[in-house]
Amino acid sequence: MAKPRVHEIAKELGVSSKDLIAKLNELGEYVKGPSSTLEAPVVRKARDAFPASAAKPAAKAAAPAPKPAAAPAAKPGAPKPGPKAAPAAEQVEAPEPARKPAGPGPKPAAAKPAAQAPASSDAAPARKPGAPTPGPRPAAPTPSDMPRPRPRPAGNNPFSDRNAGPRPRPRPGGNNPFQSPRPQGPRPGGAGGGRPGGPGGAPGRPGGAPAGTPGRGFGPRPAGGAPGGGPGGAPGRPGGFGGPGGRPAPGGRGRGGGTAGAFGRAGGKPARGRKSKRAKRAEYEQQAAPSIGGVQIPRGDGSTPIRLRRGATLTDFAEKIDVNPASLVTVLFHLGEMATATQSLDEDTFEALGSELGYVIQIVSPEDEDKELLEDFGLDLDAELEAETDEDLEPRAPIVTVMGHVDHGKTRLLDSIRKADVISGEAGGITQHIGAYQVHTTHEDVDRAITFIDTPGHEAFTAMRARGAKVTDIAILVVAADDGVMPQTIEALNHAQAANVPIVVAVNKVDKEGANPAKIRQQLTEYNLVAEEYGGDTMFVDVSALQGKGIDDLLEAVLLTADAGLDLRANPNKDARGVAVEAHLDKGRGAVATVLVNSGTLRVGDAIVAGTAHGRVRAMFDEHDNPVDVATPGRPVLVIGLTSVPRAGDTFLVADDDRTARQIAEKREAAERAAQLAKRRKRISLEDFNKALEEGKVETLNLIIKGDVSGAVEALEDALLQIDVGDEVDLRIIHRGVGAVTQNDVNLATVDNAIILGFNVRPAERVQDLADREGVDMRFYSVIYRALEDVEASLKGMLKPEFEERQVGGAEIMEIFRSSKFGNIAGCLVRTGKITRNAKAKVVRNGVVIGEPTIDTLRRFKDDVTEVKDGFECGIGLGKFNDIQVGDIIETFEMVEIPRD
Ligand SMILES: Nc1nc2c(ncn2[C@@H]2O[C@H](COP(=O)(O)OP(=O)(O)OP(=O)(O)O)[C@@H](O)[C@H]2O)c(=O)[nH]1
Repeated sequence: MAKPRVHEIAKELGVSSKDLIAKLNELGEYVKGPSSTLEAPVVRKARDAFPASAAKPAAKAAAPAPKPAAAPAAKPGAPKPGPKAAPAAEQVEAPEPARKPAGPGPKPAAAKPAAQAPASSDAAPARKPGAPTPGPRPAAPTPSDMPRPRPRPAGNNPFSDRNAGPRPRPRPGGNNPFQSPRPQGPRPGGAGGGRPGGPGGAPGRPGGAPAGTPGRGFGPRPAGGAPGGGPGGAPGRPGGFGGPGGRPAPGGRGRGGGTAGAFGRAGGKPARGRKSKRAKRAEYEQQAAPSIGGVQIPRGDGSTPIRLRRGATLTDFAEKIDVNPASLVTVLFHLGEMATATQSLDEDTFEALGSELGYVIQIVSPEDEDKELLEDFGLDLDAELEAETDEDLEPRAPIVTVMGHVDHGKTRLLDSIRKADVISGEAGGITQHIGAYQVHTTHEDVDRAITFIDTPGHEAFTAMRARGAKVTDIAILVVAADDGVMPQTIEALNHAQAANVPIVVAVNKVDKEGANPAKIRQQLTEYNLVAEEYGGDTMFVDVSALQGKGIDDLLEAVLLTADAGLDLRANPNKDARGVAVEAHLDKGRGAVATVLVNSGTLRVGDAIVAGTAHGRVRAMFDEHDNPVDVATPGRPVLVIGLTSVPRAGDTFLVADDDRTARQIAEKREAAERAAQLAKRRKRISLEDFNKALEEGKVETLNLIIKGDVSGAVEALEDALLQIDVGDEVDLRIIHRGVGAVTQNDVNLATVDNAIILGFNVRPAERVQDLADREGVDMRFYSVIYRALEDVEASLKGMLKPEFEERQVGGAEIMEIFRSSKFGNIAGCLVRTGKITRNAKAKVVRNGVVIGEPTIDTLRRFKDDVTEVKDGFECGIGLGKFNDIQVGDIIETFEMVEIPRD
C-alpha cells in the first residue's frame, strides 16, 4: 500500500538510486533523494526508462552480484550491473560520440546506458560536438570549438561571478556562462533538442558549475576549466532546473553551489509544498501536458486569463497555474530569456511566456492592486462609499485648483484670495504655506468655506491624478486679459476637462492697459468653454489679482458652479480618508504632510497610512498655524507624526491601529519595489545593450555625460568617441555637462533611452529615485578608463555587471567642531537612510564629490555608536580627511553586487 521509495525502485530496476534520480530528473520529475517516495506514474516512468531491467525483474537478484570487474564488459545499452560498476562503465562509454551531453562529470548518471533510453525530450541538443566528454580531461574548452550562434548579452545572467570558479577577478570580457552554450536556433520552443544546457550545467551537476562558467564566457581565458568538469559542465542538463526538487547530483556543489542557488533556492520551497499536488496530477499531465524543454506544463486554451500583479515573479505565475516555478524558468529560458523564479519580470516577458503556454496575461492596474491590498486588511473604500446614505452625508467645502499659462497671475491670484478670507482678517492672515488652505466667504448670507490647493499649475494636478487621486472639484483657469489664450491655457483646460472637473474662468489683469476680456471669452468658445452671457454654462469672472478686484465674485462663481453641478457631501462620521497634497522633511518635526480629508474625520492620535508612509497623528495645524484636534471633510491640515515622507497625490487613510497602518505601508512598498524592479528590466542598461541591438531595438548607444569639471567631461567624451564600435552601432553623446546629475538628465535619458555616465559627480537630490522609477541606467566613475571599459564591453556585448555602490545614507554637515585629537568633526543631521561607522563615504559639495574618506568615528552626544538613522544628529569624524564645510553632504555607501537581470 505504501508508496515505493526511490531506492526500492532503483533496486528493482537494478540501477543505483543516483542513476534513477538522475534519470527521473531528466524526465522532468523532481526527486529529492533515495528515500523519497514515488507516485505511481513516476514509478511507471522509471520503469519505462529502464525497460530492460523492468522487463526482467530478475535483474534485481543479479544486481548485487556483479563485481566491479564486470564493468568493462558492460555493453552500452545493457542494464547496469550495479552501482559500483558505474564509473567504470562510464569510462568505457566516454568516447561514444553519440553521447548526450547529459551527464557530465564523473558521475554514473552520465554513464548510464542512457543511449538506450534517452527520454525524447532531452535528445541531444542541436549541437553536441562531442564536447561533453565526461572523461577526466580538462581539454576542450577552447573558445573556438564552442560555436556561438548568437551572442548573448551578459545582461540577464543570474549567475554572478561569484559562482564562477576560481578566477581571480571578473573581467568585463564577459564571463557570461550563457554566451556560448546557447544552443543553435534561438528558440527551440518545443521539446527536445533545444535543451541548451547553458545554465543547466551549473546547478547541481558535478563539475558543471565550475566548468560551465569558463567554457567560453572568458573567451581568451578558459580559466578554471576544472578537470573532470571540463566542458562537460557547460552544456549541463536541464536537470539543473530541477534545483528545487533536489539538486540531484551529489557533489554538485562547491563553487557551483552558489549557482545552483540562483535557481534552486528560488524554486525550492514551493516545489516542496506542491509536491504531492504535483504527484496527484502527474498522470494527467503525462497525457495532457505538452513538454517544453523537458518540462510539462498544463496549457491554457489560448484565452485562459491569468491575473498577475505588476512586478510579479515566475513563482507567482507558477502558483496560478499550479506548476513548479522551476519549470517556468526552463520554459522561459527556451524562449530566450533568463530569469530566476523570484525575479520581478515585466509585462512583455510574461506575455511572451503566457502566449507560449496558452494563457492571456493580465497585469493588474496599480489602482486595482492597491484595492486588493486594502481588501486584505478588510478595507473596501468603494463599498464603504456606496453604503453611505443621505443621512450620513453632510456638505463639505469644494476643493479648487488654480491653473493657467505661465505668468498669467496664478500665484498672485492665490495670494489675493488668501487676503480676501473673512476669517483670516480676524485671525491675522494665513501665516504659513501648508500646500492647501481654506478661505471663508459669505455666500447668500451663509458662511461658506472653499479649499484651495496652493500649488498652482496643472503639473501638480496631473501628478496627483496620475496617482489616482481625485483631489480637485473645480478648476479656476486663469487667463491674462492682455495676453489671451496661450498653449498652457489649453493644456490646463484639457487636463481639467479630461478629469471631468468643471471650470471657472478668471480673466485676470483686467486693470492692465490693452486688456480685452471679451476676446478671452470669445477665444475660449473654441474650446467648449462658452460664457454664460453667451448662452453657455461656464462662468467667467473679470479679476485683477494685483488690485484684489473681483475676488469675491470669483469665489461666488466657484460656489455657484459647485452648487449647480456637484454633489459635495461626505460622511464625517467615520475614519478619515483623503489625499496628501504636499509633504516634506522638516528639520525639527520630521516628516510633515499636508493632507486633505475627503471623507471621515481625522483626529490627533489616529494611526494613518499615506502611500508608503505610516505613523500616528501627533499633532495637526491649520493654515493659521493653529493646532487643531479634528479635521473634517474638505479640510486641509498639516500632519506631524508620519515616519517617512509621502508623495503628493498619495491617498491616506486611518487604520484601526498602528500595526495595520504599518503593514499596509510595507505591503505597498513591496508592491512598488517589485513594480519598479520589473520596470527596471525594461529600459536599456549597458548590460543588455547588445541584446537590444541584436533585436533591432536600438542602433545607437546614447550617452549622457556629467562630470565635475569640464576637462574631465571632454576627456571622457573624446575617449568614448574613439572606441572602435564597428558599423552596426553608433555611439552618440546626446548631452554633456558639468555638475550633478539632475532630473532633467534623467528625463532626457528616459526619452532617448540613454545611459548616464557620471564622472566624479553624484545624482542631485531625488534623482536616484527618479532614475530607479524610470529604469534609467546611471553609472558613476572616478576613473575614466573604467567608464571606457564598461562602454566598450557593452558594445561588444560582454559587459559583466560587477559591484555597484549603493547609497546607504546621507547626512548634511550643520556644524564643524575642531578637535585637536580627532581633527575636524562634522556635526551632522542624517537626512536619509543611516550612517554607519567604518562605511565608505563621499563628501559632496554642490553636487561634486570632493573626497572619499571613511566614517572613522561616529558619535551621538558623547557616545560612540555604530549607526545613526535619518532624522538624528551625530558627530562624524572622517579620519585624516579634514576638508569639510557646513552644507557638505556626507554620503555613505556599500558595495553590492548588481543583481543580474
Ligand atoms: N497688472 C497686473 N499684473 C498682474 C496681475 N496678476 C498678476 N500680475 C503680475 O503678473 C506677473 C506674474 O504673476 P504670477 O502670479 O507670478 O503668475 P503665475 O501664473 O503664478 O506665474 P508662474 O508661477 O510663473 O506660472 C507678476 O509680475 C504679477 O505681479 C494683475 O491682475 N494685474
